[in-house]
Amino acid sequence: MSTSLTGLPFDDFRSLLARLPGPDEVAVGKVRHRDRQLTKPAGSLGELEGYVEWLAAWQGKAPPRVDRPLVAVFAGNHGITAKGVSAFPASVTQQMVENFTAGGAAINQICVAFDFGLKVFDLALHLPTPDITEADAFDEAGCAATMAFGMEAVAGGMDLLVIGEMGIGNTTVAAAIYHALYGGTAEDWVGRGTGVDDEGLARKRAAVAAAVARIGDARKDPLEVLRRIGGREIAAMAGAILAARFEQVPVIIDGFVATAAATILHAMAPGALDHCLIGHISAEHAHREAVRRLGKRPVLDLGMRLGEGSGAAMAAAVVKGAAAIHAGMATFTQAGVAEKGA
Ligand SMILES: O=C(O)c1ccc[n+]([C@@H]2O[C@H](COP(=O)([O-])O)[C@@H](O)[C@H]2O)c1
Ligand SMILES: Cc1cc2nc[nH]c2cc1C
Repeated sequence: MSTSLTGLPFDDFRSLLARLPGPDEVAVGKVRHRDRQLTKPAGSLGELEGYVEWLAAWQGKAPPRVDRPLVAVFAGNHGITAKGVSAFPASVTQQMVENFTAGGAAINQICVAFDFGLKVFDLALHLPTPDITEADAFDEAGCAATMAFGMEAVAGGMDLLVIGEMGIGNTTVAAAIYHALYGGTAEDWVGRGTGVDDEGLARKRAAVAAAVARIGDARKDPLEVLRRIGGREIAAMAGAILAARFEQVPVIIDGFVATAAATILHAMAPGALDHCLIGHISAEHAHREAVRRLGKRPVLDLGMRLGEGSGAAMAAAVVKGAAAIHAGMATFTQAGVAEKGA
């Protein structure tokens, strides 16, 4: 967004959600028109055709382009790690950020393979959010500032945004968000994350149940759920997804944790994720149910559960391919190919 958002009051996010721009139906019509002329049987590119329409709708452009895709990885630390909820120590968040910078992580290789930009945003890693079983993650100003930071990350003219994260302990935070918003039991939403053993899983379930019980009726207000049991990278991802809508940048969301950030927006306004695809179904078991509740059909289902935007970036390669096919193919007339029934 062009203006500085720092200092945006917490409640202003509610009004932003109430005035979301809609799709560009003219651009969608142009894509459909061109698609009918391309040298292929109608419908033969299956869901790829839908991805091109989706890109056009939210870029406001036909043909849509995927020339400058960006993977944004938001990193945060979580006080809940003190409860023994992860298979890895909290220090791994910072170490993995260094690995991203050095080019050694999975996401680096995906970005090199497909020529995607990569930006890593580390959010006060030295300052974990409080243990959410005991205290709120943020005060209102802190939550708003972190969402605004995420919004400001959507600058620089990307034409597709891939949202990913890194944060030891954050599958516990994500599970608490789903449990708060969607009910059920803690068991329904908790999985093994980076690979906790059975004792770790039991600690995780207890932590999620305690965090959600602590906030009581506040669970009915999605923005309060984010403030009270969220985390820095999750608030920043919610801000980035929201800003992308206003900046005409379609978004591809990664797995279990990135989807939890998106879910906050969806719970505030059901159309808030219309400019988003869910890149893949994570192997974290509750992700499938979370995605079902968003009414989304994920691009890929590869059994991945890494995070760092990796599944969504693989999906972005599919979407980039779809855009290239649509923009580059010859028409029947151009290629001198006979049309159906001619
Ligand atoms: O995105 C997913 O579906 C996903 C599933 C399991 C683990 N992760 C990643 O693993 C980290 C959190 O796992 P944990 O066990 O520490 O809560 C964090 O860095 C996530 O990116 C991510
Ligand atoms: C090594 C490692 C890499 C990761 N990338 C995203 N989350 C991660 C968690 C761990 C533990």
